[in-house]
Amino acid sequence: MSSAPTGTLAMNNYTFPTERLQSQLKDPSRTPLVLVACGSFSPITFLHLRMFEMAADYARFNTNFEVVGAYISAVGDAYKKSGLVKAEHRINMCSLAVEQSSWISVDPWEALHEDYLETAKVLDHFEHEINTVRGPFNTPQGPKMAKIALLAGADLIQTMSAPGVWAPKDIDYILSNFGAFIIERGGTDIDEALSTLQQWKDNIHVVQQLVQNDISSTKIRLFRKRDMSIRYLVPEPVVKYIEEQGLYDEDGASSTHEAQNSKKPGESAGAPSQNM
Ligand SMILES: Nc1ncnc2c1ncn2[C@@H]1O[C@H](COP(=O)(O)OP(=O)(O)OP(=O)(O)O)[C@@H](O)[C@H]1O
Ligand SMILES: NC(=O)c1ccc[n+]([C@@H]2O[C@H](COP(=O)(O)O)[C@@H](O)[C@H]2O)c1
Repeated sequence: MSSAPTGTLAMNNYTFPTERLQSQLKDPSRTPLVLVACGSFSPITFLHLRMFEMAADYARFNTNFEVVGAYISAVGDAYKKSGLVKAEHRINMCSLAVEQSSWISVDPWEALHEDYLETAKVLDHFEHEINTVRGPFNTPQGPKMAKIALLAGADLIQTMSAPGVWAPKDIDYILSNFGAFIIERGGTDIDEALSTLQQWKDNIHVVQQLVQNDISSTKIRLFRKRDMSIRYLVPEPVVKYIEEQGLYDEDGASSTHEAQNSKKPGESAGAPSQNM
């Protein structure tokens, strides 16, 4: 039986997910904050999930924001990046990954578009759904609009200094109107990444990784290609989904191993078998 979430992904049956959005502020003196992580998620890893927890802790201890919800927005199929499996699979994997979370949602809106959508437009969509359609958060001091912020790794913010990747007007729009929570990432010099973004520094929050973790989707794809275990690097239901759908496994080698050695999905082919 497939572990894929049921339901067809299509714009005509799309509704913005609000079930995991907190209805009220716990501390009305704070400003509501919604974190939006944009990326490929091919596949989603434990590090992607940790990013939300790290940013929430950072916001609680270092800012006057209260996180009232968070979203994963995966790029659509028009984003031509190597290793990208179909948006439907990536959305299914993200949905399986957040099953145990009470506050992280997956919004398929961006991925449902045939054309590539710039991140500025994606953030506008969240702003509209949360602050216009849903409306402000009521507090004894009056209604408060939620702050929508981009949650990203240091490598993504670094691309903002690379010529030709982002339109300068989009950088200004995103960093002036939304802002960003940036998770440090090994291999990226954060000071260098931020050096050209100083005019928006008050709107950029840098979150330290206290436990260095450098899981990447690239490594997961590579492990799959080499028929190596990906277990405990991505959530178990995602491991199962990848196995069942034969994703990132060009020659189907690991599914064959699984059948021959009675391994559980995602386990190393070198691990001992129960029936041996
Ligand atoms: N190890 C990591 N540390 C900090 N941020 C990360 C890490 N892995 C991913 N991110 C961030 O997660 C977001 C979505 O990432 P993305 O889907 O591109 O994952 P990735 O692992 O970098 O992918 P790929 O390996 O395919 O390039 C991006 O903002 C990226 O910077
Ligand atoms: N011009 C833009 O809006 C722009 C440019 C580069 C990357 N991005 C976004 O950054 C994210 C990058 O993801 P990857 O690291 O997986 O390539 C994606 O969500 C992508 O849409 C946006």
